[in-house]
Amino acid sequence: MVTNPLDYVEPLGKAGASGFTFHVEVSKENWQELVERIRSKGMRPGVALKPGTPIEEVYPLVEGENPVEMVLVMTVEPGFGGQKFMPEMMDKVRALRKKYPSLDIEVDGGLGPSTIDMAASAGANCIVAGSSVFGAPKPEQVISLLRKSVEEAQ
Ligand SMILES: O=C(CO)[C@H](O)[C@H](O)COP(=O)(O)O
Repeated sequence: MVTNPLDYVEPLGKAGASGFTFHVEVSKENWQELVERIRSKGMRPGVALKPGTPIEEVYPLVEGENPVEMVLVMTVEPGFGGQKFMPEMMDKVRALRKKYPSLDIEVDGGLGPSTIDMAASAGANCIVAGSSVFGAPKPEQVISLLRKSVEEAQ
């Protein structure tokens, strides 16, 4: 999470990023400008929200004239890997999936073989996984398992 996402649009675009996700908590005043700038650099805009932020705060960004294309529901407090998945965040995922059937919904934090089914069945279709993949003896097996769970839940 950064507090000044606008400053990173140009450098990330230049570096070849295909997507740019900013936090709603720091973008209440300028999200329209951010989304425009992100698109103008050829990137896909997304919005993230912290565990304590109500899901309703992202609705205007999904329903706006120039909307974000992905919502990232943080399932840990942003900051570092290896934290415990917060299952109560699945209410947010379910609410989003019900309201926006074709939206990309990402989850980040504590995702792995023991938590993926909760996230996938709630409606998440983009998964960020750190420790469970990089700490596995065979990372490719964990990736396949995560992918299978999401595909089967679609
Ligand atoms: O930066 C992060 C959170 O801010 C990590 O990307 C995230 O937590 C994924 O790591 P892990 O799968 O180990 O939870």
